[in-house]
Amino acid sequence: MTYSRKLKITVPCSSSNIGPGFDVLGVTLSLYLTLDISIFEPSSVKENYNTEVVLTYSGEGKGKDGVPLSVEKNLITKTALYVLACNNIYGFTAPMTINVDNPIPMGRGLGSSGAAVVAGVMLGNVSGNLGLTKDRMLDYCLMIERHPDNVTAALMGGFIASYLRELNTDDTGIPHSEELEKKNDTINKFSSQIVPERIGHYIKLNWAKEIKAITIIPQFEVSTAEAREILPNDYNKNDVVFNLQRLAVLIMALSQSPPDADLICQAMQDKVHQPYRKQLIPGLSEIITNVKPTTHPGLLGICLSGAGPTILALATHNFDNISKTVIDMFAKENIETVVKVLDVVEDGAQGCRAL
Ligand SMILES: Nc1ncnc2c1ncn2[C@@H]1O[C@H](COP(=O)(O)OP(=O)(O)OP(=O)(O)O)[C@@H](O)[C@H]1O
Ligand SMILES: N[C@@H](CCO)C(=O)O
Repeated sequence: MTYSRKLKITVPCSSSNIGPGFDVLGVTLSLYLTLDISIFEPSSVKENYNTEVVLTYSGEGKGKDGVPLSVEKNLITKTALYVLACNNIYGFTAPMTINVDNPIPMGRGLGSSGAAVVAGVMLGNVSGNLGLTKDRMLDYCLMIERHPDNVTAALMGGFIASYLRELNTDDTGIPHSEELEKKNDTINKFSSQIVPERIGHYIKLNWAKEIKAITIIPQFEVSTAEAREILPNDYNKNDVVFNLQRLAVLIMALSQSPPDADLICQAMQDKVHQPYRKQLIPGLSEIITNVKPTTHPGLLGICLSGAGPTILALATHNFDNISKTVIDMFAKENIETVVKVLDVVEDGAQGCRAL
């Protein structure tokens, strides 16, 4: 077979919530999922080429337990097939090899599933020559991952506030992969579904250039679905107001240079998700309570990254000292960790014809 074109899709990871911004705030960080794709000339006219799409993983993500390589089960290719099915294309339209390099740890709260969904939508777009804009791709992403914070940040880049408009009852879409596998739904269930338009709304916010993201990543997974299940359906009014007040202050405080550590630290407090997730993440309570700018110069604020278990520490300097304290607190719980100091990146997902 001769390949007709080579493509590279690059999607950044993201950290969402940032304390009080549950399901609202997302920030794009300098760790990338990449797909190297070779699309081959079809040898004959066939309904679909799914059996001739070879999916491999290399790099840090190589051999990740539990990542299915079947195109109907892998989150990236399943998402692509969903996008194609919604456009009356029932399968990949040519033989392909897709090599995935994914250093974004899965189930850790760094938006690995969000990055995979964005990559899948971009793969479906290019495979079906659909010509989707990024804003239209966001609609497809949000039909799959219903919290907008990770996928919007991964797609658009930067520090983002977003929301999902109300969807009416007949707006279905692939629920998150774990739910889909349980229900054994097939992609064709979504054939020719009209994906509603302008589902997501977002705004890019300013981020002070001095602020870096220290991510302290425990070596165990927390499923986002599980971490969302544990949250109450009803909230005390005072707790809601507590978060709303801090969210508004935090957005402005993170844009100001030089950053005000006391203002950011106070504004990063949360009563909507972190208190309930403490039971899933040993050490979280002690870390958030005791690691402060007053005890760690350079630190601005600390919180759970997404649904966790990763800890996000925003800081301008003194990264080693800050991360060592958190490492030691997790170690007391017999939890091993990996530390990555990342930059906030303004560019989101990129799809381009490789040279
Ligand atoms: N690169 C990938 N390739 C295939 N599947 C992936 C990939 N990344 C994530 N997934 C799927 O998503 C699951 C992890 O999603 P989950 O939302 O639970 O964690 P997360 O995205 O790391 O955390 P958060 O959503 O809090 O940032 C994995 O178990 C896997 O099924
Ligand atoms: N806002 C989502 C982010 C998941 O990455 C949650 O906290 O469940």
